[in-house]
Amino acid sequence: MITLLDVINSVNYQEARREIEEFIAYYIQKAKVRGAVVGLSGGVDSCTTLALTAEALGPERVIALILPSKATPPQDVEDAIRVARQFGVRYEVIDITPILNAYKTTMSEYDDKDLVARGNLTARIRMSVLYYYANKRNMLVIGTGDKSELMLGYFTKHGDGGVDILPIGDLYKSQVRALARRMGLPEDIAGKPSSPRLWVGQMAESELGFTYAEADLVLYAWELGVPKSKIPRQTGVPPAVVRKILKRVEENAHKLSPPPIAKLIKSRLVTTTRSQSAARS
Ligand SMILES: Nc1ncnc2c1ncn2[C@@H]1O[C@H](COP(=O)(O)OP(=O)(O)OC[C@H]2O[C@@H]([n+]3cccc(C(=O)O)c3)[C@H](O)[C@@H]2O)[C@@H](O)[C@H]1O
Ligand SMILES: Nc1ncnc2c1ncn2[C@@H]1O[C@H](COP(=O)(O)OP(=O)(O)OP(=O)(O)O)[C@@H](O)[C@H]1O
Ligand SMILES: [Mg+2]
Repeated sequence: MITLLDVINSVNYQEARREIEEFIAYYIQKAKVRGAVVGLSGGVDSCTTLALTAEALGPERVIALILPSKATPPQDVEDAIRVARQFGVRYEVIDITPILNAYKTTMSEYDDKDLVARGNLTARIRMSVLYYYANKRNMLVIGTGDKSELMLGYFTKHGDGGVDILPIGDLYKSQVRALARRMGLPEDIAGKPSSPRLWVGQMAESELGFTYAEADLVLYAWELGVPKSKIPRQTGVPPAVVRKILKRVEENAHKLSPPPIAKLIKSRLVTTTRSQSAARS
């Protein structure tokens, strides 16, 4: 039987912190940029990522952008500011409502009732703002996606998924919470129920239709190589929920790959050595 405690205890957090910070420092140096931009929501993922980035680079090389919309609870903005201050990182609060309104008044198809389409637009506006700052200041955009969200495809393609590096992308949500606690993040943030806040009242677990505890157990068992049919008995997660989780993983795999390129094979009249090897790969 695999328990959530097994998932949490499968990582040495002191080592993970060191490894992730080395990863961040390495990619910043490799890209020859001055520092890092982090979108800071006040949720556990972005707060933990900000803390790791500040420790890796020094807080003076990091900027946190707090980008509330009408769907953002004021408490989240306060939480984000508290964490930016705790780690000594400069921050800016930019209300993105006027940007969203510009789309609303410009696009004939705009529909306030389509919550997912509007929510994804919100996430993509944030991505554009983060990249503007990254361009302007010669910095990288640091992604905040955790392993559970990435595997489930529970993010907006080219929105919060549009980033340069993913420091916590190999830690399940329950493991991110454990790391957050060890890094001294306030408990109300480390334990804050997950929400994309793309519309008022949106909560991750109710939208997904299962809990992160269930997702982490199933994904961990799957990663260990437990056959699909044995995952329910090994984890205690009902078979219908296991199927739902693994279906999401399969259906959203496209979000983690670069767009497929139509490689011309039959219609190519001149074949070069380089195009031959590209076609094989
Ligand atoms: N097989 C395929 N191959 C290549 N591309 C494919 C595809 N199927 C769909 N697509 C494309 O992908 C699009 C759908 O993907 P996408 O635009 O992401 O949209 P979608 O997956 O429908 O929605 C995003 C979901 O992530 C959640 N989210 C978003 C942002 C943050 C967080 C969070 O946890 O904070 C969560 C949000 O609540 C929502 O449930 C389609 O419109 C299509 O363009
Ligand atoms: N109001 C916001 N201001 C700045 N960035 C935001 C805001 N809302 C979302 N983001 C960015 O989008 C990312 C995805 O949101 P998501 O909700 O998955 O992460 P989180 O809030 O940090 O943690 P959790 O998933 O537990 O809610 C955030 O980590 C952050 O980088
Ligand atoms: Mg959130």
